[in-house]
Amino acid sequence: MRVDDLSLHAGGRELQHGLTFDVRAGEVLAICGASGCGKSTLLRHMIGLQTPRQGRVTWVAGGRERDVHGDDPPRREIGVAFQAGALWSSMTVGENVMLPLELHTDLGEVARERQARFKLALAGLPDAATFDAEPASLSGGMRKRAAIARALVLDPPLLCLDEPSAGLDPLTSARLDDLIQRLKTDLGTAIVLVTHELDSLFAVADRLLFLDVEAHTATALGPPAELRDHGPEAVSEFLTRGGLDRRQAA
Ligand SMILES: Nc1ncnc2c1ncn2[C@@H]1O[C@H](COP(=O)(O)OP(=O)(O)OP(=O)(O)O)[C@@H](O)[C@H]1O
Repeated sequence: MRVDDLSLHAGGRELQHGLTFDVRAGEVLAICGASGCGKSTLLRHMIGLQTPRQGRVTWVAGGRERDVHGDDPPRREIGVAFQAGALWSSMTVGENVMLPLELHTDLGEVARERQARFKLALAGLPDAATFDAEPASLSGGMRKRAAIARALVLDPPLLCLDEPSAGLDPLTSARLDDLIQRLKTDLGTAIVLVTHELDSLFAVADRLLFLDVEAHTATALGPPAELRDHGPEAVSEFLTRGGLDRRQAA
């Protein structure tokens, strides 16, 4: 994915401008910055949910370029799990995970169920009973995993995760990091990860994009350890002290 000169606005004010970067095949790209700098807004622009006033987001694959906000957006190619998990409460977990297969494929019921159970197991929910459970009966960590299973069910080459470990205990959060690593190494999935968690960031991210809340633009892009040791002061301070490293605070 290529992002060119993108501006982000919310409630009539500019959050960010001049955002230019790419997401490479098979990498984990973390998006960081202070609360309110526009990380979730950027994610919504990258998946085509919000249209930019300025700039472009392009899906580049197989020698073709498609505008994410154009007539033929890459919907099947991008899996998304939002901050709150966002499972449909009127459906069972299994029905939630099978939904994209119903909407986007011709697979029959048996194949859909097999695929959904496989993705639930991959996301760390192998218990057969989980498939028929109501989302409300699951723990917060399990709901996040189910949402990731749904985001993965179409085998997208890109997965976008908005604060997957927010509100989770340290162990569950570390398990999510393992899952992200496995998706990257076993499936070759590229992952864009919005996170505040330093442990998680250093464990899984190949590169980090830092959105500065005061400069209203990205002030760093590179490997986390490199930016911590040699990046701009605000970035290195964020990566050293974090301020929002909830796992250490807990
Ligand atoms: N639809 C909207 N209308 C008005 N303001 C909005 C809207 N969406 C977001 N904002 C504002 O835009 C700013 C950026 O929001 P966003 O959720 O993208 O930030 P963030 O960096 O992801 O923050 P956090 O780390 O706290 O989740 C916030 O001040 C938010 O209140």
